[in-house]
Amino acid sequence: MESMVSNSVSNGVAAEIITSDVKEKVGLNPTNPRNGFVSMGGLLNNLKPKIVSGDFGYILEDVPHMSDYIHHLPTCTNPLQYNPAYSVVKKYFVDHDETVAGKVCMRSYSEGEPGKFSDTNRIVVHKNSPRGIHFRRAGPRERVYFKSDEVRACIVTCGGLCPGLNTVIREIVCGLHHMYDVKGVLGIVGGYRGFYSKNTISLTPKVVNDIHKRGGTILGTSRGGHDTKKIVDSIEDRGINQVYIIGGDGTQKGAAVIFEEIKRRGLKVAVAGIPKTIDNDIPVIDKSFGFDTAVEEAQRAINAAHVEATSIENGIGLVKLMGRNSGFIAMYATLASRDVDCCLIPESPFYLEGPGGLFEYIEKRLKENGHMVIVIAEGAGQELLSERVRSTDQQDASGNKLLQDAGLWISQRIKDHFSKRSKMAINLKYIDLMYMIRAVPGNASDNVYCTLLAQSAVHGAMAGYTGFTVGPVNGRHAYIPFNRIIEKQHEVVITDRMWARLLSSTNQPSFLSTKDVIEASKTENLLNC
Ligand SMILES: Nc1ncnc2c1ncn2[C@@H]1O[C@H](COP(=O)(O)OP(=O)(O)O)[C@@H](O)[C@H]1O
Ligand SMILES: O=P(O)(O)OC[C@H]1O[C@](O)(COP(=O)(O)O)[C@@H](O)[C@@H]1O
Ligand SMILES: [Mg+2]
Repeated sequence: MESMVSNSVSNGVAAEIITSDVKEKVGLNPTNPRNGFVSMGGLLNNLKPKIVSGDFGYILEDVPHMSDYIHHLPTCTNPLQYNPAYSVVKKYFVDHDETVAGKVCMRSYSEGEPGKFSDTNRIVVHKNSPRGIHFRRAGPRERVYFKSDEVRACIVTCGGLCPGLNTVIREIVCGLHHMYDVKGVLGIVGGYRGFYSKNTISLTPKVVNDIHKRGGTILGTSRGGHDTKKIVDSIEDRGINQVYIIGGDGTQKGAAVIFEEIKRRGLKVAVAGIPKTIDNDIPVIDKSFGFDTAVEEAQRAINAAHVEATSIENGIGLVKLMGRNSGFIAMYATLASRDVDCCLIPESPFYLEGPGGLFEYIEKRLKENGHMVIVIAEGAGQELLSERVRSTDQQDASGNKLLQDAGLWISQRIKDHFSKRSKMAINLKYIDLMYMIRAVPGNASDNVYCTLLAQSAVHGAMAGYTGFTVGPVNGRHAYIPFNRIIEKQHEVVITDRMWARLLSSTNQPSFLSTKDVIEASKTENLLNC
């Protein structure tokens, strides 16, 4: 590899000091005052998004770069240039000005009313729509900020299990090894607390060769135990300079504070987040890995519930699926199955008794069809449950609210209703699928997706980017600043077309009054961006 050349802004994004030279590199006209770099401090605690604005309402929400806080960092040619597999690819390296159009709302820095959300910059645009929010395109850069033998990387997995975790671990290790000739990769055991309380394991392509065929994570995981100071001390003590953090919304919040502390200490350490959530509750990205596998796995239980229900008079098959705050698994599993008569999710309030309620619908469906299948997400109906069962407000070690068992509760309520208040004898079979769908290995499409995520993370860290999460936005992989990922959860919008498709496929009542519909529409922009 050639000798390192000193280059403080060659990444094409800027340090805190932003020059017109840099503006040219991101494709902006520096003479136009509207193209100024806008400082947007204070959006999420002290995470300061790097915002670049351009013509026609173009906004780049950029990710930090190590050269933002360490000046005169040397760079060298990307070794992929000499890799026979990649060197034949036409235009393999990503240019400085390549960005990916987001599907997120513009906020206070929009040209419209300050502080207002606007949904004008989705991927489906009107003729005069502003160009809207963009993210830096993921992929290999011509110059890298680490020499191969200098890299000491670590990987950690945190939060709940998710199909594909082992694939991401495998592909980070193999990507570093095969694309960048990096040999030093450590696995941190047992989540965040593993940085300071457990041993590490050395990860080589041989060690990780078969792990994508197994469910879970070979590194183990945990909730709670995030101690920023201890974690960054451990990173410093072990001489780690690339940190790959795989986890959900909680984990990415933890990664954001680790990045802030690393930056405060002025360390040459890249922090890359890989979003993991079986619930698909992370915003901005198209979907999270493991979600497809979970939906596919849910089909087996829904089929079983359907067979049970159709084999007996007035049979009801009830399936509980994961989905703490977001009902995507339940919604997609229902849409895929076509055997489901009612899908209950946290985002769509429902009620049991009286006209338009669930009991009335069950009775009607059984009279029409002789059987029915109900899918319920674990977070559905929690407000109804807490009216009956005293809410304990208990939390898990990460601070997530512990939920009451909605599946057990609703099966009991249905049984009680039909035995006491209705003359109809029912046969209800309850299948709790919660943990079954997340302990499996990733399916084929998730495995390919995990590979792209891992490789994007590796390319980003090698190119000196830091404080970012990778993920597909409108089909193209991008580097997304942490603040965007952690500011809110992605939820099903019940006034969107997808939920309408579900309602029309199940024929279930919407359980919404006109007032509810108006309220839901009002919050649609906030939820869907
Ligand atoms: N606000 C936060 N700041 C720092 N660390 C956090 C924060 N929220 C969660 N974490 C840490 O992230 C890890 C995983 O979080 P958790 O919510 O359990 O799962 P997930 O990342 O899948 O959402 C835990 O170790 C937890 O301590
Ligand atoms: O019992 P555990 O391990 O805390 O996990 C239960 C939770 O994990 C999840 O599957 C995923 O949550 P996270 O993505 O936050 O880890 C939730 O749907 C569920 O409530
Ligand atoms: Mg979470």
